[in-house]
Amino acid sequence: MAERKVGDICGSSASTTSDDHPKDTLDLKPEDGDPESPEAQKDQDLKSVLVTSVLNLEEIDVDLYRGTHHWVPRTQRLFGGQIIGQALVAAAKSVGDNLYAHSLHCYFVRAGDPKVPVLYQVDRIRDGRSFTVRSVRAIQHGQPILICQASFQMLQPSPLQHQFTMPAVPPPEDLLTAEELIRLYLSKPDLAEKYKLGLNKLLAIEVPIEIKPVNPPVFYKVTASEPKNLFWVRARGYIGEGNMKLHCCVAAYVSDFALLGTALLPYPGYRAQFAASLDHAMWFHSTFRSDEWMLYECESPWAGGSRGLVQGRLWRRDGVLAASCSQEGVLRVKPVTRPSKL
Ligand SMILES: CC(C)(COP(=O)(O)OP(=O)(O)OC[C@H]1O[C@@H](n2cnc3c(N)ncnc32)[C@H](O)[C@@H]1OP(=O)(O)O)[C@@H](O)C(=O)NCCC(=O)NCCSC(=O)CCCC(=O)O
Repeated sequence: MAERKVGDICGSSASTTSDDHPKDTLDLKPEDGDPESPEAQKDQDLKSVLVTSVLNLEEIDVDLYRGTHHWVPRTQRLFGGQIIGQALVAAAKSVGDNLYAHSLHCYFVRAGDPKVPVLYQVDRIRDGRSFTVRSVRAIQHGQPILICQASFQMLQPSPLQHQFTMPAVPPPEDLLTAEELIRLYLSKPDLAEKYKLGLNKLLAIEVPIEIKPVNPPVFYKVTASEPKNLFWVRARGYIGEGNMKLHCCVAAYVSDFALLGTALLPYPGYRAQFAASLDHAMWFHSTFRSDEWMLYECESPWAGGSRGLVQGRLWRRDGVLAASCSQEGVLRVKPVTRPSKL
């Protein structure tokens, strides 16, 4: 597969280019300073696998792309965030550089099979004056596993601007990563052997996302809590400035991580026997860098009927709301014989 620059991943195959779109458009621009400097080169060498692999779709034909897998959950069904992120990449390919992803809505209709790639068939529903809509079917074995609609808008400033206030939490520098927390727990002399195995398996997983739980006992369900969870999150590796559509695709990938589990937090006496996202909706509010720490505020306002509704808000460190998402998932649980000692 020809090496594609980051800019090509969401670069548009549409002809529209406009000279008057604002500076921070989708064109890649080198980082400030000397792009050949050792630091810039080191960063480039550490480019996120989300960019070099997961979201780097192969073009099969016009509006037809193929995606491969990097990390698959232990359920051995494809991670929902991967399919959403790849679907948004496919949708963005035929959208002009002057248009920004502002929302997506999707249903997961079949489990993804990690043994075969995913095809993304894009339907160009409408190119309006301000809004452009694409429909994407993610296909495996000739059947859709995901149906997704994505909408893109020209930049249209407005005097109507408001947002909630970002929660007050410790900065990521004051918190430990998930890996550091697991190593800390593994260092406990009285840790039972059976927990060591599970924790070492967790450490071995190559998740392309870095996480810093704000409240680890809540994050790991050691204590019962209200269905709310806060953690800092960012893509592992370097992505850089420029292509906002790409950062939206990475944020879509990130947004499905640990989100559904929020609905389980009040029930430490139960564990999921079968849990899977049914749908996922996402709205993008401002520019952001998905390879920089963002606060993920997750909450579950409702659960019942073997389903849970969960909502997330991704905050930039400066308090600007970057993106919001909502998801319903099927949650079939069974009692835990012993509470998790995590
Ligand atoms: C949601 C379903 C499964 C619905 O399909 P369906 O044919 O109606 O299937 P189903 O009857 O619901 O069965 C599904 C499964 O649930 C089991 N089941 C059924 N009833 C019960 C019960 N009472 N107690 C316990 N288990 C029950 C069935 O045996 C099925 O299990 P099986 O697939 O046979 O192992 C389907 O549409 C589907 O698979 N959609 C794709 C879901 C998906 O893959 N989402 C993305 C991946 S999940 C994710 O990435 C989020 C991460 C979650 C996390 O945070 O960890």
